[in-house]
Amino acid sequence: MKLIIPLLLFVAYTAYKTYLYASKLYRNLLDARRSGIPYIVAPVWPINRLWLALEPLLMPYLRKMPFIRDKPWLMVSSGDWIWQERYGAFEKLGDTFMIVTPRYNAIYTAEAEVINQITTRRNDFPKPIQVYGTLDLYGKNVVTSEGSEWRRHRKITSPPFTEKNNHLVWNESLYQASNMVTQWVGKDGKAGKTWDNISTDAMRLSLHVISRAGFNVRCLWPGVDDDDEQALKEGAMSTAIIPEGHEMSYVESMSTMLHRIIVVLICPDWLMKYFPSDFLKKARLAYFEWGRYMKEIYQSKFDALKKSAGTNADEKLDLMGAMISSSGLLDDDATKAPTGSGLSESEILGNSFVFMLAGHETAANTITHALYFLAMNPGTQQRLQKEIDDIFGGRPISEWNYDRDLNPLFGGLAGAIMNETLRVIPPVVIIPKSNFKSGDQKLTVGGKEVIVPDNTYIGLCAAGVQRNPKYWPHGPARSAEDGGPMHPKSNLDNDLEEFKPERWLLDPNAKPLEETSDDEKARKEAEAMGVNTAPDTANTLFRPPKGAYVPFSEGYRACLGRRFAQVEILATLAVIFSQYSVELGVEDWADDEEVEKMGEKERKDVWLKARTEAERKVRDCMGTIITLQLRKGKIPMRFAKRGEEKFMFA
Ligand code: HEM
Repeated sequence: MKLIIPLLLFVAYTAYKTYLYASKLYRNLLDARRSGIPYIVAPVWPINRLWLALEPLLMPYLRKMPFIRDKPWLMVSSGDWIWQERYGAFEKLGDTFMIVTPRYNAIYTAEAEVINQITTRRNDFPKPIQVYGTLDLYGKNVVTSEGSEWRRHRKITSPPFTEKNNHLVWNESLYQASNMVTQWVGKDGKAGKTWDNISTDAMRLSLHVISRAGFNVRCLWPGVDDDDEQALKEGAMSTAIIPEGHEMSYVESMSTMLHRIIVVLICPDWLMKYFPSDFLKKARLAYFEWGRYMKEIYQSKFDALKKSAGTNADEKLDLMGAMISSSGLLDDDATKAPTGSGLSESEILGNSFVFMLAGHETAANTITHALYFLAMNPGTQQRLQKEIDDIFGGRPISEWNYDRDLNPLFGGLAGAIMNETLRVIPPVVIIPKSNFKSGDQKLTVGGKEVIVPDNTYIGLCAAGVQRNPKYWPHGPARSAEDGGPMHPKSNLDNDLEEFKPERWLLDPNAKPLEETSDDEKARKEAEAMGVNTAPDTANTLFRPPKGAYVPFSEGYRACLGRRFAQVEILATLAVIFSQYSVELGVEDWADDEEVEKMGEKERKDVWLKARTEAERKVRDCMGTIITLQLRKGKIPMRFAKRGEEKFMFA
């Protein structure tokens, strides 16, 4: 008898939940039917937190179960489906399709024309900012806002990304990349050691660059220049030094906080404070410490600018200084609250934080991925080195010059390598949009007018559209003798899964493309809102149709740091390849002594084994936690002085 009441309550609750589930699914199904967009039905919302947690455990079993394993919904229900399936999912379900679920309906698209419409209709297709809510850690910012609030942030956060700031990015990237190379090859430059953590070093480089260009704080490289007394006197930060009033060094607080960011975002403060875990405690300390450093930097910039009545040009060169100077806070009657069009102190700190977050992993991963690809493609690497020799003519790095040297890099093979790396592995594989709160929207899909029903989530699939053969020059897939297709299901009849920077190179005799603008009024309106409307790629390279190449997104909410990142990536590649080559580590198959004794054929065989393994890892072991990168295993790499390579096959 005692059990009957709880049992009845349980049954009633389950029945109620089942009713909610079924009725929502049914309503969403009706919406999908009237939309005119091809759809499939899925029993779960793929971004549901519980599902995301359980999916890695359940998926291997579901994929073996008869009646389930072949269902299309299963293919698109894993957290990383777009990366696992690539363009294969769209070949099966269409370039634009909808998933009907018991929570939202979701449209996924790999169709350039659709992406272009959505990114240019900001009010109709806003960013679902609830996805980013937790990024307000240090203050409201441009990433987590929408509507008029976003416009206010964008107007102040966009102007700091000036050409002057890009000069700073260039110079700091050259400096930091030289230190990174010294760490790899030793101070004597002999090289020869194999590294399996180059991504950690690229992250450090990227953090150091953003620290300098963002806040004018130079960071020193452990074991390379962190004993440079002059730099330390001038205020540079070293991991070894913890300034008075702090419990952690500046660099360590920045990198620990960013690398444990998921924990910091998800865990409530009390849990991090009291749970007996050093990992959580350190994450919490890093979070507070970085906040303290940022406040100190803010205050010193603010005081310097106030003293000079905003005229101190040096203080305005970095991103934070430029934001302070146009925030309105320097006005005599300003308070700490945002005035009409300005930003408050906490908003400046919030934006400084998202610059770091948005800019460090994305750029670092692109550098790492480019190095993987170049190690797998020694012929392309040799052509890049030749191009670098032509551009810099043997000048020492201290004489490299942004105004003279960047454009030839951007418009040549180096630019093509960067673009192709971002085409094959876009750090942000799905760019989220929605029509939450903006009502039903008309859209042209596949040349036909359809309706996007109110409250639909939309995923712009960079990793899909950037492999869609409709938009990209392509050739046949790699032959079986050379290793066969890169992916078992996607683009089996062409080479779009392969890294081929040459697809970007136009006939050298062709006239450069004209800079075009579809709609002058729309361009002006966008620019007034701080949107960089310049194309993503140089006019000497292939120009994909609008919406087909979106590693930095497009339209109103496109990446603010695009040029920043491009400058950093190109400068870093130029430094590395001006003197060194990068090769795959082959230690799993042969040690140095054995390789030394090998003839050409044997070396090629061992290298091919390393290449197959590296390709497998890029294909199967990458995953997204904020951005896409290698999550399982390592790709060992070694650096060799140019001319002393072991595996430099054409
Ligand atoms: C290769 C490097 C980079 C890639 C691939 C990249 C990609 C992107 C993408 C796809 C978006 C749109 C995200 C969305 O709508 O959900 C975005 C936005 C943004 N990015 Fe980047 N990014 C890179 C580097 C940087 C850097 C270096 C910075 C700053 C220093 C930066 C700052 C931002 C900001 C502030 C936004 C938000 C813009 C807005 O919402 O108005 N990014 N980025």
